Amino acid sequence: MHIYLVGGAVRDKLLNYPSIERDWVVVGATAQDMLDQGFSQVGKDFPVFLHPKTKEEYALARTERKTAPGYSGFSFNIANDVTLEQDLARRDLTINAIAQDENGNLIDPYGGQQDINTKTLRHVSDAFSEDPVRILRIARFAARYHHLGFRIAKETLALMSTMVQAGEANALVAERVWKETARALGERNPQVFIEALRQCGALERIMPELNALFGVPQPAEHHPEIDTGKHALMCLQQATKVSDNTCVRFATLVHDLGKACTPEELLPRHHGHEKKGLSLVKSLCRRLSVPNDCKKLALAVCEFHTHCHRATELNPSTVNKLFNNLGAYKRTDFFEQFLQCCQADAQGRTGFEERPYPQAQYLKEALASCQGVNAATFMKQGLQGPAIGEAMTAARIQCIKVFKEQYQR
Ligand SMILES: Nc1ccn([C@@H]2O[C@H](COP(=O)(O)OP(=O)(O)OP(=O)(O)O)[C@@H](O)[C@H]2O)c(=O)n1
Ligand SMILES: [Mg+2]
Repeated sequence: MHIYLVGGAVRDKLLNYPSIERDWVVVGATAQDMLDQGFSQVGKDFPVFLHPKTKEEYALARTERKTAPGYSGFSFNIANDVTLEQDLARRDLTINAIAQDENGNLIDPYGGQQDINTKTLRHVSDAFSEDPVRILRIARFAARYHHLGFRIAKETLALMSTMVQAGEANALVAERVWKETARALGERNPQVFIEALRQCGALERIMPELNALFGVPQPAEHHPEIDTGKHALMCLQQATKVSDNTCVRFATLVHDLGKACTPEELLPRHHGHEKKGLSLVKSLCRRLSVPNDCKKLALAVCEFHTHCHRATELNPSTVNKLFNNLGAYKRTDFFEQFLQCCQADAQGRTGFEERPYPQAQYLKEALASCQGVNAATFMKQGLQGPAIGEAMTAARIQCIKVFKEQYQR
């Protein structure tokens, strides 16, 4: 039995990039050999085992054969005569198909090191198309290593497009799409993930609402970049500067979905796009099984981002309503995430990237000015039931009014 380190750990070491986990491949062993050595099997039919102590993944060398279209039909050849070269051949990218033996020697039959040197994300063989998740993975790697100069090889992008045309992107399971998307959103250049998916046609299948924004114009005066899809990507890029949070990045990306619904005769203006976007955000979130916290933030940013941009012009009762809609009187974390998304939106425009966004500070201070208002005061005065709420609303509006007058002076 021979054991080799493979995948991300080898790749990231060569890239001098931090890597969290280690994956191993075992050549010349059977499942029984692994169990005898104290490993535990991950799934009943899956030839992957966990090390008794480190709990790292050890996979038997295998070749994969697709038995049905889409994502479900796999069978494995895990006979103990599968060679290391055969196992590496069925992997996704050449840079992921380098093995390292116990002495530190690299086994690299498919030119992985050369592709690391030329910063190329290239598929190993035709076996690539056996797994549609790889479309997402390659887009994610493109986002992850973009700052190092990595690009997807032309022939790999072409293969991804062919897979999409063959219906493979439709077969992706929602949870997997979201998992890969969430990971990609956490990278330094998440907009590259979306761009790559768009280039191969997968975006149209998995996020049609977002794909529809490309080619939709906005007024050049506020949006020198004009194209709404481009704006969405620029916003996402800005979001990485204001927050690491997945939900902030996701909500920023989808805040303008409503702009795809604007009737042609109204273009490039998008009156009412905020409310129109809500059903699109909902359908996107439903299809991808987006977790509730991200969906909630996305809906709030979609509906209220324009309010936030116009914060200093809003009358005090509208500001109070906005705070209520955002639950800001109860908890400020959601409110602050909302402000971060709005800032990323405002700065996600050509020439506006460095422009300050005083609206966020304005709203934070307006909220703080209401801090002294509490139910106990009014209860002590003898108010009961709905009268308490009404008195609090009036008091808060008054506080915001005073704050606004001071601000304007
Ligand atoms: N759909 C997939 C998933 C994984 N792999 C192979 O299995 C290895 C380990 O997979 P995984 O741990 O998911 O990814 P890593 O490349 O190790 O990247 P990360 O750093 O994110 O773990 C990959 O390098 C690749 O060789 C593959 O070919 N196709
Ligand atoms: Mg790994």
